[in-house]
Amino acid sequence: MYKIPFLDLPPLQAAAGTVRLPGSKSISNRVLLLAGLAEGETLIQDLLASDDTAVMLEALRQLGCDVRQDGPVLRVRGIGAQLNDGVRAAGLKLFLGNAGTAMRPLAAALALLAATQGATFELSGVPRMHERPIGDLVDALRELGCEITCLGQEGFPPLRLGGPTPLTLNAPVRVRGDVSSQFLTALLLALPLVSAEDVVIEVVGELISKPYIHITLELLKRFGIEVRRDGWERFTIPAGSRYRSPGEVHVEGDASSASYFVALGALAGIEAPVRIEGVGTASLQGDVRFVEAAALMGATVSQGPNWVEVRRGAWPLKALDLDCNHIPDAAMTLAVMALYADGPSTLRNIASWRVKETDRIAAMATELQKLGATVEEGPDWLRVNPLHDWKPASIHTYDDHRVAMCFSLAALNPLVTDRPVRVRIEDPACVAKTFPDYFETLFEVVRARRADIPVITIDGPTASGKGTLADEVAHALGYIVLDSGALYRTAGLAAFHAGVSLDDGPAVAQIAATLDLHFRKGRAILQGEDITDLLREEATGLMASQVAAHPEVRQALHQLQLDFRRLPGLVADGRDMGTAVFPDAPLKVFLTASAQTRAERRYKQLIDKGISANMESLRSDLEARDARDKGRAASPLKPAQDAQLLDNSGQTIEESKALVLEWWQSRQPF
Ligand SMILES: Nc1ncnc2c1ncn2[C@@H]1O[C@H](COP(=O)(O)OP(=O)(O)O)[C@@H](O)[C@H]1O
Ligand SMILES: Nc1ccn([C@H]2C[C@H](O)[C@@H](COP(=O)(O)OP(=O)(O)O)O2)c(=O)n1
Repeated sequence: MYKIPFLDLPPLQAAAGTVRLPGSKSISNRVLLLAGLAEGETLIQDLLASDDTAVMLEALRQLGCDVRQDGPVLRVRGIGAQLNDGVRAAGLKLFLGNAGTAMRPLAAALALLAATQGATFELSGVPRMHERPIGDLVDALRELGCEITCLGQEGFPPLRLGGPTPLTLNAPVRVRGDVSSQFLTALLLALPLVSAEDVVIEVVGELISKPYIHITLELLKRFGIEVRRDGWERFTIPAGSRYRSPGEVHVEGDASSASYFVALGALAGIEAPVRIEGVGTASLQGDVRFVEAAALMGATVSQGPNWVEVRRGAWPLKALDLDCNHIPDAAMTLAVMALYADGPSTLRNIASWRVKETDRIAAMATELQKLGATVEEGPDWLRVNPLHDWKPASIHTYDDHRVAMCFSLAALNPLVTDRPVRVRIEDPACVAKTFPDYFETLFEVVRARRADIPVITIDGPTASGKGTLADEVAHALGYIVLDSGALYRTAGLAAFHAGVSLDDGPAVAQIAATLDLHFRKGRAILQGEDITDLLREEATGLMASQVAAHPEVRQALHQLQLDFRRLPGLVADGRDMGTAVFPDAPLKVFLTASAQTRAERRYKQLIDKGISANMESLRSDLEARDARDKGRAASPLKPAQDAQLLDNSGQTIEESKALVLEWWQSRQPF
């Protein structure tokens, strides 16, 4: 996740590849509970990993379910609706954090199990959970005969569920549906436990969030329970219903999150489609119907049960006039797609946008206008005109994940303009609400022209602080880091280990060209061996300086370094980043500090790492290395003509970082 104040997106040219969506939370916890109550083993694919699902899993384990992670699959062997002797005798205390999707259905299921099989359960959560009402569900369960005590305030968790106690199942169970649909979901999921006769649920008040009840009913069906539904007021669980594991269940991806990648395919899936795994024709979520809207705009869509492939069809996109009431969340994506259409597009019946994370109609209108678009808005509609004359814009995201995600599509502007612009997304970490790795996922499937991917180079002599500064600046901007010295160090080390003379340029170059080097979690792995610490030794630095003098070695490492220029940008440190490897970098820094300062820094660095060091020899080694790096014929150490010189002898790391970021910002159009 990019936990930074802003993320700059370079102009993007195309998209292709496969995206796996994070799983839907509500489906994940429903499936877990059903698998936990069912007979037999359920293999669950693509379960969402989140706090709420962890809580449910722990509860199932305590209930006696056998839960095992088997590679990407979670195996749950359910209790077959039977409490084991241990649980019946000792009862259970379950802590459910702040997971409403665990508290409500577990309260219902365990209340019924306690009543029929005799056990005591206590369900509690974090303080906030104890402020979230559950009274409507408790009332419905008490009406049935369940013994429930609210241990704190009446109508709120923590709850004690007791039994055995007789249940009255021949009269309809009445539950309110106008506050939360979760109470109805809880009863629907739990009542098959006691359905010796038909069990009827009647909803009091107008049921809200019907699509969520649809999800519940569909999942029940997959577990063998066919609920009869009369409108949205009356539900009957047929006599003899039993949870039966369907064997394998795929948890769908989040359908609203899919919309950004559907749009990406429609806009930029030019040579190959964008494939989205995790949603498809078998999806339960209402927002999957976004693909129909994308198709109306011209997208070419093909689908399977849990995948969608989208590529560009009509181009420009076809303007759209659509009632979006059925896809309120995903429809925000259409507002940005409309910039690429052949006429004005109107999104109607979107009044609910005004009361979401932010007033989304106002937010979309304001931010689209920043890009130069002409936009009109009404109380429940938005009209967006296509855009040809794009302006670079810094998009405010209003702590709204969807604003952040849909405006990333504005970076595809080179598809419709000869004068592409960059787009800045403010507070990109707001995507954590539903899709923490959204931007990382996006960068895997989009392409930019290499020249459009920004590079900041930081060159300078040893121990001037290049590596430190490069890491800091890259971290602030969300960019990738290239420590080019590490490549020369590795080449020197590999040659040394192979017994090759470091003076033999062609022989070292051959080794450099075929380095089996990987960087994993901040560690450098050469031929399977972790060489991270070895790389930083002064002796290795001297070897690097020696092999770096050979033009053949430099040539051998050239392409490897260019390959680090990836989205969203690069900070490269070394000796010739600005002069030879990335001569087109928009910002080049030449970092120096006095020899004495540098020797002192290196000394401290080594001592801190527990490596013994001698100031005098450090300083003379450092001067020798400077002389060789400056004096060699091939890419000698020198500032690029257009480099910003920075002597940081008297500066803190923070000060140098702030200055470089200021130089960078002064080159931005925002
Ligand atoms: N103003 C400064 N800028 C960068 N590094 C500094 C500064 N002051 C002290 N240092 C320290 O200098 C040491 C050498 O920095 P390093 O980044 O390894 O240098 P280089 O990559 O140029 O060899 C590090 O321990 C770093 O914390
Ligand atoms: N782009 C580069 C990077 C490093 N080198 C050579 C010259 C340096 O003395 C060695 C080691 O570089 P490195 O940046 O790791 O060394 P310091 O951390 O500055 O001591 O590699 C180079 O020639 N060109």
